[in-house]
Amino acid sequence: MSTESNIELSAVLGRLADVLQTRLPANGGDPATSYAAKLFAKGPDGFLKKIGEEATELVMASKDGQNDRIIAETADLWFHCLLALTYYGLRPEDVFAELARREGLSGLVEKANRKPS
Ligand SMILES: N=c1c2ncn([C@@H]3O[C@H](COP(=O)(O)OP(=O)(O)OP(=O)(O)O)[C@@H](O)[C@H]3O)c2ncn1[C@@H]1O[C@H](COP(=O)(O)O)[C@@H](O)[C@H]1O
Repeated sequence: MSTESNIELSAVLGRLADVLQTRLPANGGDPATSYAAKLFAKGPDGFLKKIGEEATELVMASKDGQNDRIIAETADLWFHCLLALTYYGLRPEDVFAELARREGLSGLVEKANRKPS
């Protein structure tokens, strides 16, 4: 992916996170006019249930091999994950930082280095 696409990706997610911040109950989010505020008003169970549903819908779309649905369901899943981040006081930048930390580290190597719990 080009640097320009990376910048646009983080800008879109950052703008969306800013909007979702305004939908929190503590910031006056109105469930009557906002889908995000409506979910936040239900507490974590509202958006956590949606994350499970959207993940399942993405699996089904992928199994069907329909790219337009895979894109739409991934967007729904990312959106609901952003609701969770926002609710817990986190930002997409926190996730970018974690992915950056993992850059170049094979998942196989990382798993082999894990301490037994
Ligand atoms: N990106 C999104 C976005 N993606 C998905 N959705 C909503 O997420 C829901 C997805 O649920 P489903 O597909 O299961 O549809 P549904 O069956 O109608 O949903 P449920 O009634 O079962 O919850 C739909 O209501 C979508 O409209 C989104 N709603 C809002 N946004 C962004 O969030 C911003 C704030 O939205 P509001 O809080 O509604 O103002 C908007 O300006 C957009 O930028």
